[in-house]
Amino acid sequence: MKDEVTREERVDALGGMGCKRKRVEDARFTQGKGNYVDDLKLDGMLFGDFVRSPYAHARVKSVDSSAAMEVPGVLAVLTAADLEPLGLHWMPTLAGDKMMVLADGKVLYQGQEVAFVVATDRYAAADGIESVEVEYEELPVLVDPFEALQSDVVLREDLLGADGGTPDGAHGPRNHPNHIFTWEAGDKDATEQVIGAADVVAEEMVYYHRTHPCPLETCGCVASMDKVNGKLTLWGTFQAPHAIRTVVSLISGIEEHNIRVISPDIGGGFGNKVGAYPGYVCSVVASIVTGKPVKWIEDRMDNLMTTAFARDYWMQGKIAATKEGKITGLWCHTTADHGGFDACADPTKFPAGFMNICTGSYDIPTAYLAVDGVYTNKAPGGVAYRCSFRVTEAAYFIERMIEVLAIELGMDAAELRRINFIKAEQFPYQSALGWEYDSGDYHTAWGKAMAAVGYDDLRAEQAQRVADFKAGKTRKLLGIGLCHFTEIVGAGPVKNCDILGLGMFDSCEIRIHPTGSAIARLGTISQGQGHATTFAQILATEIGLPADSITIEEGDTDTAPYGLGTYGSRSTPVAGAATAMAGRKIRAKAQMIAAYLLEVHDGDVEFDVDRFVVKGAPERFKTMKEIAFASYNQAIPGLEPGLEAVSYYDPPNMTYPFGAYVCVMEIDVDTGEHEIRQFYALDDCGTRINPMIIEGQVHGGLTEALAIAMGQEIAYDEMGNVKTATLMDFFLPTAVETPHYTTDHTVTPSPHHPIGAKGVGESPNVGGVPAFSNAVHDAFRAFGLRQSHMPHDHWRIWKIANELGLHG
Ligand code: PCD
Ligand SMILES: [Cu+]
Repeated sequence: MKDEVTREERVDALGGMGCKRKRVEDARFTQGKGNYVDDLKLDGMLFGDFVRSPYAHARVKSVDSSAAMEVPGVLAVLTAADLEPLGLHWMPTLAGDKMMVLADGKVLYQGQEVAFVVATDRYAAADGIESVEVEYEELPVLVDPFEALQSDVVLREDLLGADGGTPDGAHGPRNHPNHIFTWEAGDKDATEQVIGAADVVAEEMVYYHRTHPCPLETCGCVASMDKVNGKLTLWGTFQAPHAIRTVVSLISGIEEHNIRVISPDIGGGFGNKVGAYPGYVCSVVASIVTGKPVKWIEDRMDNLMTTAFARDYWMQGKIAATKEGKITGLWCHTTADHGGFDACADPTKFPAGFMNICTGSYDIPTAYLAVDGVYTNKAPGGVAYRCSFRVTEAAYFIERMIEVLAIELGMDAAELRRINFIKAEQFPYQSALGWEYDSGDYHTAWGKAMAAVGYDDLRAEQAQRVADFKAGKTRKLLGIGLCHFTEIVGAGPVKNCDILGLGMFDSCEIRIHPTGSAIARLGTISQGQGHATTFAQILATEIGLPADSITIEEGDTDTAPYGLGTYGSRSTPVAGAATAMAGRKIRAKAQMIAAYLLEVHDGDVEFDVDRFVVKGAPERFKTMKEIAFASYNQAIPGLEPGLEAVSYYDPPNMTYPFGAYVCVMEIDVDTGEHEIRQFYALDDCGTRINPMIIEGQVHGGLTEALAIAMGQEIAYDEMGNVKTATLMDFFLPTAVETPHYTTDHTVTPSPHHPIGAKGVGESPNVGGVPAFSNAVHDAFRAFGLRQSHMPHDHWRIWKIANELGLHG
């Protein structure tokens, strides 16, 4: 038996950063031991459910609940009239608008909440819903945002001025009753001048359709008002539990210390669970009214029809370049369809999110962006859905514009990208639309991707395929979908990012126990990302205790430090940084304890993996475990007992992960079917905490990108009926449709993040959608296709082929 383990073995024993540590949460998830909100069963718990509007736009003339109250098991029916005296019939949205909790005189979208039926169980509630009689008077429906801006049908009468005019909204002047805001970035005049004088200009309308995050677990909550102690406990599927507590306190008047919000295990969030829904408010009121805990859990149709959608951006673009292909200017006007209420989840100062990252990975000297938000008769929302704050929209826009410009120039699209990339030596890079990119090395990533897929050979094969097709030898085309994206994640610096006035910092609090194990609590909340695994790895490396002896806890506002939650891939950039910083505070105190125990000066010991060693005398050391114990059992002059630290971290900048993706797709011209032959994804998220979790994140994000690009859509008919409200119609890929992904990486650390890490969870969706869509477009490039709208389902692909005259 050897008496000394090697340094390498000590590093391995920690399970710290960079290792493929197995996900500690999976033991319970794979054995049915997860604890989701619907698993919660409390004594006397009631169930609440909604009467929903069948119409997309109608006046609500009356709501009669008398028959419903006769239904066995039904205990209460709440309407707007009941909530009005409490001031709870409307609630603020995260975007500075307000929305109805229950229909107040009218409804603005199909499925809107009209009344809340509270009963002994879900079945009785359903019977009660059937018996509520609502009298509607149908109104003209607006589903097209361009038409909405012309129409004299007023959707939001509550926002009309006394004179019938349109007073300013939360984001400035409005020029039409159905107009929400205009948001601009960049230099309009300079951009128009550049475009006017350019050798080549490509112009296109790029539409990113309406879709929905559709997490496996729908939204829900349990509200329990303890009237004796005046305490309200709210369990729910919240991606931002602290923010929810503050909002509930502000709108209900219950003091914040009397509210406890708990996010238990969450079955996927993807942006869907960031905002506040009428179900939360109604459950709280119902619990106060009945004195019983009240549960509300959506079914799949409720979730798809009424909770936060994503995208629905019409992006009109112009891109200018020299004959040689050097891009000189970019112009974009976006019409953003927000539905009946502006309930987007974006930082307050960014009503169109970070859409102004739409210059992408390219060094574009002049640019201009304007976004018009519009009300229509569709569900509210506008959440990220795996793309922090409109970044997928921006990336899709620029990556389509590049392809269209390549067609205009008669150039290879990979080469066009390469000659326009921001160069490694230009970082930190100031973009024309206002961002400072922290770090990047696009040429290296791109070169690696091109080599890995054998780009030149692919193009040669494609040319041969086109020749064969024209010669009648094949009916299949080959598409090579390229994408180089730049993400912007980690909102964000408090100076420019807040939600409802709450600065977007995040936090971590660590307690080391006497035996050298620990608990760390964070302001974020995992919904499947594996935070319990990865945050322990950051700490293991920072404080030298094994990851296996560190518990990570999130989601309980009574115990966790305040934080803004998990979305926008902000946990690693913000809470991950707080974790490292709190760890360093622990280490600083541990150093003083070690020095005392070793009877040397503080400066004479140094940290080494899991211990402090006397400099130059490696045999004299104290392990972190010994130090932890000493902090509790020795009186150390000048130091408080115990070993704890907390950090609230306000990042100096966001982080800018990036990636190079290539999708090789075979397309059957006669059936419109596609087959993904190869998908190569290179991601650079700076320092990698857990390569296995990153790979899982990339697989998941790419599969959601496949879904969106190739079939997923929230579609409406002209009456405002949702045509895709079930999983029969709303495409969710299974193992059958999901291709094999090849993942790869480069590492360009963030210069301002304490451990150099950037976010990654959203990247594969941001970069994946353009890669899939570009592959479809590229397959038909030789036959004259410029632009066609997603989702590229079989029927739409067949139609492209048909319109190009390829069916003979
Ligand atoms: N460098 C690095 C980065 C990262 N990482 C890892 O990875 C993950 C992720 O991260 P991030 O990126 O930071 O993120 P977060 O914040 O955490 O999360 C969030 C995201 O996440 C994603 N992913 C996921 N997964 C799952 N499973 N589930 C879910 O739900 C989800 N979601 C999605 C989304 S959509 Mo939004 O909300 O739309 O805004 S945003 C989002 C974690 O675990 C971490 O730790 C690592 O490792 N490294
Ligand atoms: Cu987004």
